[in-house]
Amino acid sequence: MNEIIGLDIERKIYKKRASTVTLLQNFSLNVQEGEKIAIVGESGVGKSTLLNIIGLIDRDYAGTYHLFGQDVAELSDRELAYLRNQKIGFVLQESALINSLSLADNIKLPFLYSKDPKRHLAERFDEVVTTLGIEPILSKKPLDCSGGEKARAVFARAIVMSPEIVLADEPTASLDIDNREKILDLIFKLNEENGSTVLTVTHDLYVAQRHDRVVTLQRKEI
Ligand SMILES: Nc1ncnc2c1ncn2[C@@H]1O[C@H](COP(=O)(O)OP(=O)(O)OP(=O)(O)O)[C@@H](O)[C@H]1O
Repeated sequence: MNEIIGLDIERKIYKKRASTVTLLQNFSLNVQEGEKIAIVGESGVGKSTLLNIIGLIDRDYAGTYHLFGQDVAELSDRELAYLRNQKIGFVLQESALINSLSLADNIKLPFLYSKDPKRHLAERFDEVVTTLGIEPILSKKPLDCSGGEKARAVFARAIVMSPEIVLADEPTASLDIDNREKILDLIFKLNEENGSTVLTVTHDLYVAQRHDRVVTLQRKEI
């Protein structure tokens, strides 16, 4: 198996007016292709921050990061955008859906950057919406949807490109048991069939236990 993520963070600092928050001190994470990893730890310890760093959203930290064998610090903005759009599926707690677009058009947004044949994209779209059972709500706009409906659309958009890495931040938090199972099944199906690497931030022990490895973030004294 290949190493897909090689991360060595010395520290991540947030400065806010007079206060400073230091997170992820001397934190290392190495992930092999196809691994399923749950990230747990108390609230505020830096789990979402870690996911943002892995997902190339946050690049303001001290340390080194190799993704797909490439040193992230050496990648151009264009290369970073390509990786974010085509290789990484991000399921964020508050991923913004565009309110003026239907759920269907929101889910199809990643297609704008894709060179894959249209027929292939249409098949992926059908498969994802069928598995999630969201065909009946595809024409709705986000403002007319419940939290659970929006969560499923956000999830569908994140995985519609069959990303090589799925980064999920509390993907099941706002869902009932039935929908939680649907989302977990889809994540793990991507892992099995596509070999996608999965990193899931969760407070849910049941969800964490369904991964290969659980990484616990701990606060370090400064
Ligand atoms: N943009 C920011 N500016 C300043 N401080 C921030 C910012 N983002 C996060 N923080 C702070 O960094 C700390 C870690 O936040 P983070 O969201 O990564 O934690 P978490 O472990 O995911 O928490 P939770 O489990 O509650 O979601 C918190 O104290 C938070 O207030």
